[in-house]
Amino acid sequence: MTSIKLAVIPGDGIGQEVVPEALKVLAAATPEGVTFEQTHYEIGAERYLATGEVLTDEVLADIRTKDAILLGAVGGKPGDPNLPPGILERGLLLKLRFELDHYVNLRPSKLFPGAASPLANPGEIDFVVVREGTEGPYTGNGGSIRVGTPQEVATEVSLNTAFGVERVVRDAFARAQKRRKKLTLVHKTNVIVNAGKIWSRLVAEVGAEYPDVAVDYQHVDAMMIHLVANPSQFDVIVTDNLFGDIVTDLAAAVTGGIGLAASGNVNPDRTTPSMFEPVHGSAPDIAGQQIADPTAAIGSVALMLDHLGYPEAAAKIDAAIVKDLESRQGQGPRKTAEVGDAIAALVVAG
Ligand SMILES: NC(=O)C1=CN([C@@H]2O[C@H](COP(=O)(O)OP(=O)(O)OC[C@H]3O[C@@H](n4cnc5c(N)ncnc54)[C@H](O)[C@@H]3O)[C@@H](O)[C@H]2O)C=CC1
Ligand SMILES: CC(C)CC(=O)C(=O)O
Ligand SMILES: [Mg+2]
Repeated sequence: MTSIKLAVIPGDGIGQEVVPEALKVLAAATPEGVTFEQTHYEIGAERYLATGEVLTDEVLADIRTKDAILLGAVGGKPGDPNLPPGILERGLLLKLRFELDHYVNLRPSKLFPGAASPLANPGEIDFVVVREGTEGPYTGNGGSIRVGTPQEVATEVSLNTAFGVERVVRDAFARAQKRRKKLTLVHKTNVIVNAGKIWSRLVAEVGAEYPDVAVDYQHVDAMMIHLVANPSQFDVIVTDNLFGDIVTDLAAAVTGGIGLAASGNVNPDRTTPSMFEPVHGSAPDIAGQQIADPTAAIGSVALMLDHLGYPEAAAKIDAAIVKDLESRQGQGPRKTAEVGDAIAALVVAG
C-alpha cells in the first residue's frame, strides 16, 4: 500500500465548497493500493480574524512534510475593512508558493467538448501557460513613503533573476517539445525594458538548445486581443508572475469560464510538496450558496494525480469532466455538491 500525505487547505469563500467536491472525486479516482492520508488545515480569513494568525512557522513546517497540497482559495471580499489588503493573498498563498519554491505555475487552457466558450468561433483551444511563480512584482519588493499625504510615493518593484527566469523558461521549452513545439513569450519588452531584456535573452539562449521549437513573442496587451481573436494558435505560453495571472483569467474565460480552470504550483525539482488549486479566488459574491462550479478544483486534483505519477487516474477524471460538461447542455443549474457527485459517479463508471 502506498500512502500519500496530502495537505488540504479549503481556505475561504467558495474554497470551502469546492474542496469537498474535489476530495470526493479524488476518493473515486484513487488507484488501488494507494491511500491519501489527509491533514486538513483550517487557515484563512476566519482563523486570521479569530487569532491574528495567517500561516505560522509551525503550520508551514508541517505542510512541508506532506507529498502534495490541495488548496481551495483564500481572500475576503475586496475592500473588507477587517482584512488588511493582501494579508491572506501575500501572507498565506504567496508565502506557500515562495517558501515551497513553486516556480512553475502551470495553467492548462483547453476548450473541452461540451464547454461553452463565449467566442463565436473559438476553434480548438489547447495551450498551457507556464507562469513564473516566485518572482515578478509579487515579491513584496517595494514600499511607501509619506503615506496619506499628497506627496505619497509607492513602489512595487518587479524582481527578475537570471536563475529564476532561466529555470521556468527551461521548463516551458521542455513542455513545448513534448507538445506542438511552439513557445510564445508574453511580456512588455517595449516598455518594461530591464525585465524584458532578461526574459528575451534567456528565451533566445535556452531556445537555441531546442531548435525544433518555434518561438514567438507577444506584448501582453496585444495578447489580450490574440487570446480572444485566435486562441488556437498558442501551444505553450511562458510569462512572468503578474502577466501570467492576468493572461490565465482571460484564458479561463475563453475556454468556458473560471469555474473550469485548474492549476498547479509545481516544484519540478520535487524538493517540496507541489500545490494544486483552481485558478479562481474565493468568489465572495457567490460564496455560501452552493452555486460555485467545483470543476476547476476537481481538474486540479487530476493535475495533482498526474504530478504524483498516476496519469491514468488523472485521465479518468479529465474524461469524467468532459462527459459531465457534455451532459450540462440543456440541464438546469446544479448545486456545487451535485456537480461533484456527478463527476465522481462518472469516474467510478469509468
Ligand atoms: N488563488 C487564490 O486563492 C485567489 C484568491 N483571490 C482572492 O479571492 C477574492 C475574490 O477575488 P476576485 O477578484 O473576485 O476573483 P474570483 O476568481 O474569486 O471571482 C471572479 C468572478 O468569477 C466568479 N467565480 C469564481 N470562481 C467561480 C466558480 N468556481 N464557479 C462560478 N463562478 C466563479 C466569481 O463569482 C466572480 O464573479 C479576493 O479576496 C482575491 O484576492 C483571487 C484569485 C486567486
Ligand atoms: C491572489 C493572487 C496572488 C493569486 C491569483 O490571483 C492567482 O494566482 O491567480
Ligand atoms: Mg489570478
